[in-house]
Amino acid sequence: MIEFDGVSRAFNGKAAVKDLSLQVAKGEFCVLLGTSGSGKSTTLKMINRLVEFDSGDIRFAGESVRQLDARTLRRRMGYAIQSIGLFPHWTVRKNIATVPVLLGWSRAQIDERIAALLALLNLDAQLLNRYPHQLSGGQQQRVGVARALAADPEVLLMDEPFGALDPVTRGVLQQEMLRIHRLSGRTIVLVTHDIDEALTLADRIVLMDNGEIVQQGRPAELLTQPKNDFVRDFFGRSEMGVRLLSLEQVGNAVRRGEWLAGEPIAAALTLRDALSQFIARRTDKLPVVDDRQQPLGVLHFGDLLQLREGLTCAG
Ligand SMILES: Nc1ncnc2c1ncn2[C@@H]1O[C@H](COP(=O)(O)OP(=O)(O)OP(=O)(O)O)[C@@H](O)[C@H]1O
Repeated sequence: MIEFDGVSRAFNGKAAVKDLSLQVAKGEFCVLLGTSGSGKSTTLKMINRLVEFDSGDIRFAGESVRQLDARTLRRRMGYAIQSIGLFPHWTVRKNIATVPVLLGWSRAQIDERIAALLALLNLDAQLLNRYPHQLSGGQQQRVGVARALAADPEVLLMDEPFGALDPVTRGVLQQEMLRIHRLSGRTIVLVTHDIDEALTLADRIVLMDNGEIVQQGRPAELLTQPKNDFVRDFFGRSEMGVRLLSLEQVGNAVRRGEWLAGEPIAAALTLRDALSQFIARRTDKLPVVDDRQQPLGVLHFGDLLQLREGLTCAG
């Protein structure tokens, strides 16, 4: 869907991105991860030509982005950023409708789309006539994502979209992005420097340093088969076990057919969340329910340890 072929970009003679080659498949959730200044944002912005590249080529659906009109290109790609970039003097409705209006959609089409986006992002219809400053940070970010998704773009580009949020809201929005990705199968490229966010969201992580890709692969691959010390250090040796747990859902480790009294946990939680529950409740067994709140089985603390070893070995 998106192909970088030996792409470089320098600012004032200093390379920001060096000879970068990368392929993002259709429907993939690709996360660009790296330290500050490693070139992630520049890489992202070159896709929709907010930043032009000096050499190499970037192809979108087989066509060089340089051959495409920049405005047309941007309308085909949703873009959401940390500072949200909502127009302050426009209502939420008008902000979300920006691209559909530019594309000449009818009022009825726009209203229908807005209703669908409100449902998708858990936003209250009462917010539509408010202005951005009358929303909480989390609501603003949701509106930012709704606006990026409004015209049903082929690709969604996101630059630290949840950066400014508290951990709880951030976690909720991450889960919503996963749901949107599952439902829509849309291609997403997201920039973050947050390792846990990358592990939670990515089909594939592209780890960057100093304008170059150091390693790319599935989250478990980077954790269990780090290519060099940089990758190992980046993911942090000491927290590796816990990070591995964050890749697996409770539902995959539950012993079905067993049941237990007590407050159940959801099968969709990660094993890392379950670990917190084991510790908080000082127990070694937790009842688990499915997404319809029906009993699914029991999660055993000991199974977590075995699974962790399994994941490490499998890598
Ligand atoms: N418009 C610009 N003018 C000059 N230098 C720039 C510009 N944009 C980026 N750079 C430089 O290019 C390098 C890569 O920046 P980039 O923003 O792509 O990194 P990043 O990995 O996204 O970092 P961060 O996580 O801090 O946003 C940095 O050294 C940065 O200072």
